[in-house]
Amino acid sequence: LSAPSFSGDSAYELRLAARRQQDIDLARRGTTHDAKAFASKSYDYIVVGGGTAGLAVAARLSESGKYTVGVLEAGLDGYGDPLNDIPGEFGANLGTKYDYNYTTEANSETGVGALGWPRGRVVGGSSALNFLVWDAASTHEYDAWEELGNPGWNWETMDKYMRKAENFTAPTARVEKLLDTEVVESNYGSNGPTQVSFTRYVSKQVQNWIPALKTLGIAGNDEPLAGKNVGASVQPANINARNFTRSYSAPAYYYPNQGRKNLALLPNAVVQHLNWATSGKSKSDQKTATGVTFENGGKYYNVTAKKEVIISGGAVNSPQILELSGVGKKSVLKAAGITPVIENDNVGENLQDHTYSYVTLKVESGTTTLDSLKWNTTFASQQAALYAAGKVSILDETVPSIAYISAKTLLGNKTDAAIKKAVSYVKTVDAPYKATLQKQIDFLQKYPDTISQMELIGVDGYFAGVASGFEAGNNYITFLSASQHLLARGSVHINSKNPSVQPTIQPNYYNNEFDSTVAIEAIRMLRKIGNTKEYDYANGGEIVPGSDVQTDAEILAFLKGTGGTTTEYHPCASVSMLPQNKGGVVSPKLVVYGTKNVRVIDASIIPLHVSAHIQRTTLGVAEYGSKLVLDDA
Ligand SMILES: Cc1cc2nc3c(=O)[nH]c(=O)nc-3n(C[C@H](O)[C@H](O)[C@H](O)COP(=O)(O)OP(=O)(O)OC[C@H]3O[C@@H](n4cnc5c(N)ncnc54)[C@H](O)[C@@H]3O)c2cc1C
Repeated sequence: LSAPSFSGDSAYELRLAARRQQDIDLARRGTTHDAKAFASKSYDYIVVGGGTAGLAVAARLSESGKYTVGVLEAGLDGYGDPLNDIPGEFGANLGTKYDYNYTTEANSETGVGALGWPRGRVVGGSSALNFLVWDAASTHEYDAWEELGNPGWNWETMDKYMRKAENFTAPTARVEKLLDTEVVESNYGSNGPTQVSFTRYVSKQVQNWIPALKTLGIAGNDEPLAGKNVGASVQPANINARNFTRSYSAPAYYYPNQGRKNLALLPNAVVQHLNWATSGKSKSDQKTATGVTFENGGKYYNVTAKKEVIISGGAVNSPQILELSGVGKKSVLKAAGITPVIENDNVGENLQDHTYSYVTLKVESGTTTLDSLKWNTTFASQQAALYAAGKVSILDETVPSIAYISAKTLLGNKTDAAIKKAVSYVKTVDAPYKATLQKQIDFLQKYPDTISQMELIGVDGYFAGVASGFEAGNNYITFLSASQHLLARGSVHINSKNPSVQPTIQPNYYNNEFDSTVAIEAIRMLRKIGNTKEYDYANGGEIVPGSDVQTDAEILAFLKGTGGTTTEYHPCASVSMLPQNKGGVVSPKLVVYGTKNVRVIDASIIPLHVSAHIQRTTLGVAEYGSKLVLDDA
C-alpha cells in the first residue's frame, strides 16, 4: 500500500487500554445488532451509509426529537480501536477490516496500472481512515458550484456550514511558535461536533516547512481556511484536544447522540437496493422510495422509510446503490441484470479525484522521524507510554505541512503553454458535464494566481508508494505533490447485481497533457523544497523517484509506473449536483432526479472538485444538506 503506517507492533500494546472501557460501555447503548428488531420498525428517514456525511445527517435529522432516523452501515463499529483513534497511526488501518480495499481498473490507453483506492467500511466511514488534514478551498471554487446551476451553493453557504461542523481549540503559544504561524481563531467554528486542533508534537520537518517554502517565494498563509488557501501554511487536524484522539464522524456526531430514542444504527448491514412504490403509471411520474432491502448476517430484510431515503454511501458506493436500484444508464443496468427504473446516463460519470506523487529523501542519522517508531522499539514504547499518559508524543503527529500553489507559481514561464494544452483538450471533450471543465479553464485564465492547482505536502517519514531504495533502520522525509484540478474525468459503475462485488472504477489519470505537465513540474518543485537549507539534514540522497529521473519523459514514466502516483483519496462528483442536461444526478436540493423522496448527501454530489482535502467540505455538504431536508419536512 502506498500509505504506510509508522508505528510498529510494540507501540500498539500500550495504547488507550482500560481507561476507555467505561466510555465504550456507555457509547454502545444505542447501537443495535438486532437486524430483525431494526427492520420491524419504520423510520421517517433511512440513511444508507453511516460514514462521514451519513452520521452528520443522522445526528442533525434526529436532533429535534421530532423525526425517527435509522442508519444502515455496511461496516463494523470501530469504537475505541486505537488503530482509528490515535492520530499518529494515520494510514495504519488501510488494508484492514475497516477498508473496502478497492482497486481501479488498469488503463491501456494511458498506461496507468491498477491502483489501490481505500474507502472506509466502518461506522464513521472514510473519516476513520483519513490522514486528518482539516482544510478548505478558495471562495471562487465554492462559488463555481452555484455558477454551474446550483442556487445557494456558494462560499458563503459552505463557509457557514463547514464552521457548523467544527469546534476549534487554539494551539498553545509553544506550539504556535514551533509551527511558525499565527492562528486566527475567528476563522473556525466553535460550537460544532468535530473537535479540531493542532498536533502538539511539532517535528523538525514541520518546523522547517514555512521557512523553507518562503525561500522559494511561496508566501506564508496564516488563514488558509478563510477562503484564500494559496500559500504555505500549517493546517489543523480533526483531533480532540481533550484526549488527543481522532475526532471522526462517529465520536463527533454519533456516539454522543446514541442515547436518542429516535436514532438507531445497525452496523454490518449492507443495503442491496432501494424499494420503489408501485403506483405511478406514466413515464414522467416521479418515483417514491418506500424503503430499502439490506443484508445482515446472511439474511435479507426490508425496512420502511416514511419520509425519505438518504443515500450517503460515498463517491464509490452512492452511484453503486443508485444503479443497483435501477437508477442509471440503461446499458450499464442491463449488463448487470438490473431492470431500469429511472434512466439517467449521468450516474457514476464525471468522477473527479486528486492524485499525488512524491520525492523521498533520506535524512542524516540521528534525526527522529515517524520512521523511528518502526526501528527503535525503545523509542516506540516511550512514545506510546507518553501518549497513554496524555503527554506530548510523536503519536500525536499527523500531516500539518501544507501549501497550495497557483498555476503561475508552479509553472512560471510555462504557464501559458500549459493553459493552451488545457483549452485544446477541453475542446475535444463531448460530455454533458463539459461546463465543469470550462469552469476549470476559467480558473486558469481568470485566477492564475489565486486558485490553487497544486498542493505540496511535507510528511515526516517514508511515504512513497514505491519501496525501492528504502532501507530498514534509516529515516526519511517525503514531500508530496497533489494535483487539485485534474481535467481527467473518470467513472464508477456496477458490473454485477451483487452489492458486495466492487464496482468498476476508472479514474483516467493522465489522459491529457495538461494533467501530465502539472504533475511533472510538481516533482521539480518538490526537489527545490528538498534543496533548501532548511532541509539540509535530508542529505542522504533522493530515494524516490531517484536522481536519474530528470527529463519530462523520465518523470512521466515514473508517474505512470508502478507506485509512481497514488490517489489522494478524494473522489467526488460521481453523483453530481448539476442540471440533468449538464451531467447532473441530483438537484440543488440533493434530490435524485426522477424521484420524490430520495436524496444523496455525501462527497459524491460535489459537482466540481476543490483544492482541499475534502472531509470538511463533505461535512459542510452534510450540514447544509440536513438543513434542506429539514426545510422540506
Ligand atoms: C486513506 C484516506 C485518507 C484521506 N485523507 C484525508 C485527509 O487527510 N483530510 C481530508 O479532509 N480528507 C481526507 N480523505 C477524504 C475524506 O475522508 C473523504 O472524502 C470523506 O470522508 C468522504 O465522506 P463520505 O461521507 O462521502 O463517504 P464515507 O465516509 O466513505 O462514507 C460512506 C459510508 O457508506 C457506507 N456504505 C457504502 N455502501 C453501503 C451499503 N451498500 N450499505 C450500507 N452502507 C454502505 C460505507 O461503509 C461508509 O461507511 C481521505 C480519505 C481516505 C480514504
